[in-house]
Amino acid sequence: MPAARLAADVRIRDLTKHYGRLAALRGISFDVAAGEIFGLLGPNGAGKTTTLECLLGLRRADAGALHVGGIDALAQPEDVRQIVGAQLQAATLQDKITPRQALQLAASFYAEPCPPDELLERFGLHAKAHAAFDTLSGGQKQRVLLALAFVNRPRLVVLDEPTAGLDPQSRRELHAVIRQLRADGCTILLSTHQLDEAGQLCDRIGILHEGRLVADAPPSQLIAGARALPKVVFTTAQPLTATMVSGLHGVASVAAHDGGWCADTRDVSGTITALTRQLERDGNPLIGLQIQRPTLEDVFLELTGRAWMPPANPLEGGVTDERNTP
Ligand SMILES: Nc1ncnc2c1ncn2[C@@H]1O[C@H](COP(=O)(O)OP(=O)(O)OP(=O)(O)O)[C@@H](O)[C@H]1O
Repeated sequence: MPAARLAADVRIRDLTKHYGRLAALRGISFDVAAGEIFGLLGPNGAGKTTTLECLLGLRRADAGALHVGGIDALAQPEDVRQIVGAQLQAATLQDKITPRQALQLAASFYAEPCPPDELLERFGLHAKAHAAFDTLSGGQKQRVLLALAFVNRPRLVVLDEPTAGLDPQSRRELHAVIRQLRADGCTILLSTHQLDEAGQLCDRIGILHEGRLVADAPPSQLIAGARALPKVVFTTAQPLTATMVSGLHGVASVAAHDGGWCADTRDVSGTITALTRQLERDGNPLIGLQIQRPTLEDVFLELTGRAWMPPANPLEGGVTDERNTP
């Protein structure tokens, strides 16, 4: 691979977008640092795809500012396209085209493309270089689409739900590829519905909710800021009463759980110490013990006040599709 171009940063300010009367983006602002994997997270209809498509110049924003590597993406979309690669939702290729043919075709559009052989190697597709697209597995198809996003040696890659529909093994493989791309000096901006994926893969997460950015921080910081308490989940040889469990040091609330108890606690080690002492005194052996820390799911529920929801009727308000031609 020739020397990578410098990773590009992204700066988004007060981005607003309506579809008719529907406000899809209500003034969102965030930065993606050069060389970072940034994940946009949110339920259906939150505005993830709209954000990415505005950035790529596929949709016209109503207001706001967008810069990629210092280039004004609203004023100079053509210049931004030169340094950005993208894999959009539900992208696909002709059934009979092979990975090599698809990469050669894409390369013909650029002055200094990445050679197809290098991309086949990098994305683990050499063995399938001459196979028809419709004979590839889901994970292999995703890798071809990802490879296509790298033909123009991008400084930023935009991926809309890159692992949607993949099995866990293919998802893990794709995560490894994306991490390698970051190591090679590329900025990655992706959207996902998967909380676990966002937590494992992303350096920073932005949570979108009804067109607003309600959080923007590294996953560990989001989790550390969760209001939800850690849980001590345990089972014992002889049953315990709710009153006894509630009385343990640090316990804020209890619930029956799988033949045992789940205790929300303000002091995990204090609760466990008190529990084990009590059980020793009673001659009641502990059978199972688990500590559950707050998760991104807790954070999401706290920030949005609701669980993942399907999108509201997108056509409410007589909206129209005004997508620009790419
Ligand atoms: N072309 C369009 N015409 C009208 N409304 C649209 C159009 N595209 C998106 N919307 C609406 O704008 C809102 C934001 O949609 P968007 O696709 O950006 O959300 P998303 O977070 O990517 O959702 P998903 O996770 O389901 O892909 C939704 O209410 C959606 O129904």
